[in-house]
Amino acid sequence: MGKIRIGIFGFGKTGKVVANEFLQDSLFTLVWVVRKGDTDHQKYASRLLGHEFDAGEIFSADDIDDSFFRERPVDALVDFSDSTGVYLYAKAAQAGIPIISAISQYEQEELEILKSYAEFAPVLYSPNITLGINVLMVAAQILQKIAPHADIEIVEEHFKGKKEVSGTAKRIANVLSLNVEEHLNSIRVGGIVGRHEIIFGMPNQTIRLSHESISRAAFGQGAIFAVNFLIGKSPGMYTMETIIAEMFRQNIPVY
Ligand SMILES: NC(=O)c1ccc[n+]([C@@H]2O[C@H](COP(=O)([O-])OP(=O)(O)OC[C@H]3O[C@@H](n4cnc5c(N)ncnc54)[C@H](O)[C@@H]3O)[C@@H](O)[C@H]2O)c1
Ligand SMILES: O=C(O)C1=N[C@H](C(=O)O)CCC1
Repeated sequence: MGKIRIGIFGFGKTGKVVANEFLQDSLFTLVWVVRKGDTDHQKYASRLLGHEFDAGEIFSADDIDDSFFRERPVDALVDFSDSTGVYLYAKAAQAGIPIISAISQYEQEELEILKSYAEFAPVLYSPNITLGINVLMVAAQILQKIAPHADIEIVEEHFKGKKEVSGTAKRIANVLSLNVEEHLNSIRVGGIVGRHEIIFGMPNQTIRLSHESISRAAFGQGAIFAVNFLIGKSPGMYTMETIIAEMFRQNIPVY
């Protein structure tokens, strides 16, 4: 079997590291990267990231026309741009290309557009694509059922420049039926890549579930996991959480 061809939207803090993870994995070939402006137009992401081969030709969002995806075929498209990236790959979705969106925050309208693509292609949406955070999210829901009277607080910590509240923390609040205004605590300091903690407080004991991404490479590894899962799947919406929940189900007989 040939290599899995990848296209990436976004070449910022995270997109660069994600591109590098795909470039380093022999199962994949990075075909192109789309970024917003025309910086480094038609240079190669591989060269910019220090490799000595040509891969991942860089295009601008303005280069996307009706023939872009036909002329530069890929087996999966990975989005680490921003919430507006979703408008650019309708043609790819209609052609059935699997889509992985890692955008942390969408407006409802953009989320509806992403969901509409699931009619034609398998679409995996994950505001936090690390394996670890999805394990934590499933474990927290199980723990809440075991200890339904525990007080629960969510703490999220990110780099100083992150303006919005963590989409992951909002998702955790949502699955645990917690009010975001009351139970979500945000900290912005220095260069923290991303840390989430769920604290279960009981009268005589405290349980803390925590996850920290210590390098953005964790997002690239999550994206690779997601691509491997999604290729060959039927059109529809998928999430990392449901994949992990299924793994919990299969691995419960540990005793
Ligand atoms: N799901 C996850 O696990 C995860 C992890 C990290 C970051 N993120 C999300 O990924 C996104 C990018 O994060 P970042 O830290 O790299 O941000 P960033 O601001 O450093 O980079 C954003 C990149 O996207 C490009 N871009 C913006 N709009 C675009 C468009 N319409 N088309 C093509 N490219 C466009 C910009 O040119 C830039 O290269 C954010 O939404 C962030 O929250 C998600
Ligand atoms: O902006 C980021 O970088 C991240 N954002 C996330 C969020 O908002 O939940 C998670 C991953 C990193």
